[in-house]
Amino acid sequence: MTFNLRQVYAFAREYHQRPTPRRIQYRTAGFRPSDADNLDYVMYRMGLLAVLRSRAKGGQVIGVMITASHNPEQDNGVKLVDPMGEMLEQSWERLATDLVNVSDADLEGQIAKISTEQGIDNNEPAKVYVGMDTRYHSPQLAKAVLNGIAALKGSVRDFGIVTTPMLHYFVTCSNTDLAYGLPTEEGYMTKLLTAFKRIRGNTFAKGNYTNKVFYDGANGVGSLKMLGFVRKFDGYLDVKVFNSNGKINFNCGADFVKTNQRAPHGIPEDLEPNARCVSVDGDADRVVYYYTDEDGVFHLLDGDRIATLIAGYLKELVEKCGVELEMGLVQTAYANGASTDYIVNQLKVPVACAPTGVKHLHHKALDYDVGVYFEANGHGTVIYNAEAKKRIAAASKDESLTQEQRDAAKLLLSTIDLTNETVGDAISDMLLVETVLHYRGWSLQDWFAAYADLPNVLMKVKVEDRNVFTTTDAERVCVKPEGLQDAINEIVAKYPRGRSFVRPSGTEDVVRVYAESETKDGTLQLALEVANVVFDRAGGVGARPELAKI
Ligand SMILES: CC(=O)N[C@H]1[C@@H](OP(=O)(O)O)O[C@H](CO)[C@@H](O)[C@@H]1O
Ligand SMILES: [Mg+2]
Repeated sequence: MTFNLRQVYAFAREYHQRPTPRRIQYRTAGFRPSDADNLDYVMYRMGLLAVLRSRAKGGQVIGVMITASHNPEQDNGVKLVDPMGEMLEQSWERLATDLVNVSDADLEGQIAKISTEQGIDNNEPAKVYVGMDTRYHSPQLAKAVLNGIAALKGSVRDFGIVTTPMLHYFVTCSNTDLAYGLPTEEGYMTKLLTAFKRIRGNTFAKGNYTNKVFYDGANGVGSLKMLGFVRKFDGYLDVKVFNSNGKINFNCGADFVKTNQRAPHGIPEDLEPNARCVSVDGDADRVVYYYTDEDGVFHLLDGDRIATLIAGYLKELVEKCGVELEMGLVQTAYANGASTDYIVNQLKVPVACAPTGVKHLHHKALDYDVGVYFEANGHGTVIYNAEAKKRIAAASKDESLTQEQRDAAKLLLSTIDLTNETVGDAISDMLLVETVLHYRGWSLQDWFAAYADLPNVLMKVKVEDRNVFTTTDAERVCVKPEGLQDAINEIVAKYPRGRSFVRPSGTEDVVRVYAESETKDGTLQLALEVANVVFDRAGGVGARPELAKI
């Protein structure tokens, strides 16, 4: 019997019409056009695609997350989550793009085509989990996703408002026979809180570490969920949540703090100098730390710092428990050069560089038994392979080892439990950072003293067509437009410890220019020179890049 696809077009025509044709593309962050208007048909079609994907994966659960992450309030977007909590497989990104760009009348044909090509039987069961962030248009868009799922007769579980990493976690739990935890909000919180409290024991403060944290929730789902955690911390952690009910990401959140290298608006008035502050982004998959010292100087501890902190801790525990494991740290080209030097020379952990976008980092991190990966903007996590987990678990019970070795193995096991391995998770990462700081008895100042960042600048240049840019070597070398890299090299050579690269953004219609060097002024100058060379040679649009605009 052939599945009847008529419902697909009927719903599309009736409720989810594609308005004026415009081509949009599924990229690193899924579909994220510049605003939420006219996204309805995209959502409907992603509901359809999620069902097809679930069937292609033998009926495993697929996730659909409605969010525009750190972008402004008027934006929205959608991305699919694969069975093990990974981002949608690359070859399906193209299928997503094709499906969203056909006319309403061609929709059924396209579904039939994908089904045939992928060997999908549309009579088979399919399961989709749906989540959304707190944007005011998300509920409406979620309805369109649900209709898409219904049109292809998939079953659905709607989680309502959740963080992106929570949805990844739910999907993974369901597809691993609950071995990873329970796919409920309660299950998620219990898993993290139990591990966190177990590790911390009875000492809330230790050395220079105090348990007070100021938490900027970016006026998004991250604040909502943290308020839930706050009620269950039982004094282990004293978290003061701010930016919990204003405009999402507006003058606050991890992206604002990282990009502007300054504290967010909305900081509570009773904030003391040097107090430990943390910001997450609009869907709570990124986190950065910072403090302002007694001279009013702002200090940022970003994803590079978090990676070094966690990697140093894990390396110590792995050595202590005596299990031989290969550990590695994955960064992108945006990682500060000083952090890379520190990891290689001080921590003595191997470093790999991957292209921007967590899926690339995640993939690279799979090469190690214990792979730590973070983007400089604060998006990352740690993954452990099955063999590593087995051996650590065995060590924790091995009577032939010393008590100290067994204890280190136990601590490592709890640390694994505290980690959301499926994807970068601001809340889990924050609890990990708190754990390591507590373990070391460190204040943020102690952590900050580990190494000194090189001054760095990130600029955007608008060009006629960013697709003319191609890069290689994990985006560190620009291949096209031809000759551009040579020009960049010449500029960089003039600046001590200089480094700069350019690449087309995957989420915005711009080319990004990164620069770092020994001095702040030099770095500004370097960034400006490179931005201008991009502007001149690659069809810059609008005003020329200027120092005042950096
Ligand atoms: C320099 C930078 O921060 N780039 C971000 C940004 O990608 P672009 O491709 O640079 O636009 O958004 C991605 C998705 O959130 C994130 O993974 C990445 O780190
Ligand atoms: Mg995000």
